[in-house]
Amino acid sequence: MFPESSTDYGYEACKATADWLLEHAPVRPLVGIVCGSGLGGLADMLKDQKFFSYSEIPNFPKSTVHGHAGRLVFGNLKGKPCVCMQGRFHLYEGYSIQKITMPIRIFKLMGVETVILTNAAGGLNQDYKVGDVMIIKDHINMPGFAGNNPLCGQNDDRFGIRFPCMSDAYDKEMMQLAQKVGNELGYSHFLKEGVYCVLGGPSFETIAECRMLNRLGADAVGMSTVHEVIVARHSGMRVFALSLITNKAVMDYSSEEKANHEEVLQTGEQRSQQLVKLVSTMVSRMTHPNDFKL
Ligand SMILES: O=P(O)(O)O[C@H]1O[C@H](CO)[C@@H](O)[C@H]1O
Ligand SMILES: Nc1nc2[nH]cnc2c(=O)[nH]1
Repeated sequence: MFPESSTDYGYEACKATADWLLEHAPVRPLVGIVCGSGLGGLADMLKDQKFFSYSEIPNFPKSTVHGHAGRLVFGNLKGKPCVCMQGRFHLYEGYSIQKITMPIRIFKLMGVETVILTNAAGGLNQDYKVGDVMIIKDHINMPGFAGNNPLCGQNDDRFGIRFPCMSDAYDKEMMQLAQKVGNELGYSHFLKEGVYCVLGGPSFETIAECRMLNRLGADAVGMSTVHEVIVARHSGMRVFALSLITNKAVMDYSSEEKANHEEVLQTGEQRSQQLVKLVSTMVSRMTHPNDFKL
């Protein structure tokens, strides 16, 4: 839970991987995108692609989850150099929390300034429908309550400070931009804004757990993203995150519904094109990290 500094995922390992990638990649990325379950199609929006299987990248973990292809894709999106993780790592795959967030530090060392994270999540908010897209405005870090935070262990000042602020984790201008672009594209009816809660997984939640999380203020629940957000903010990157509501969390003892990964992947496929449009339009409007064409 509280690791000693490890050479497996520390600064030198991240730097070696970043240098290796920059040597082989066609672009030096400014934007880093992480694809959630069933959302790997987002990587297809990159032009002039070059991809690397995770298995060929030094020090990189391997993807083990269906719906996460396990490729790092480089390319241009509306003229902006990007890198896209087609598949992420989760705590329940058995990696340490430092290992699963290592790619975010590699993003930073490659020059990424803005991270766009996506995930599939269960809808706890009773007003949410399957297929809704939730702009994440805040999070609840359940593993963090139990001491499992990616920043546990010795702090490396080359990445960031010991006690980073998280009340400003999700960039407000990016959220505004998402709302504006969503309106223009006619997506307002399925675009929401809410709080994402991360759990360790891999089992889905019980009815009592869903009810509890909802009362605690969570609108959606999943098993990822928050650890990546913490690491990205620690090293000063701008963060924007989206949850696709792939299923409704079961909150009622009379319900026959059962959460399952197949439904998660299916919903991802159905909304994929609209998410591509939303994210690519947003990226095209990001003129500079702190300078938007709203
Ligand atoms: O968060 P992403 O990677 O989108 O995946 C979500 O979907 C899987 C469950 O179906 C879990 O891994 C959950 O976290
Ligand atoms: N924990 C959790 N993760 C998900 N990912 C997609 N749907 C769900 C869900 O209902 N619960």
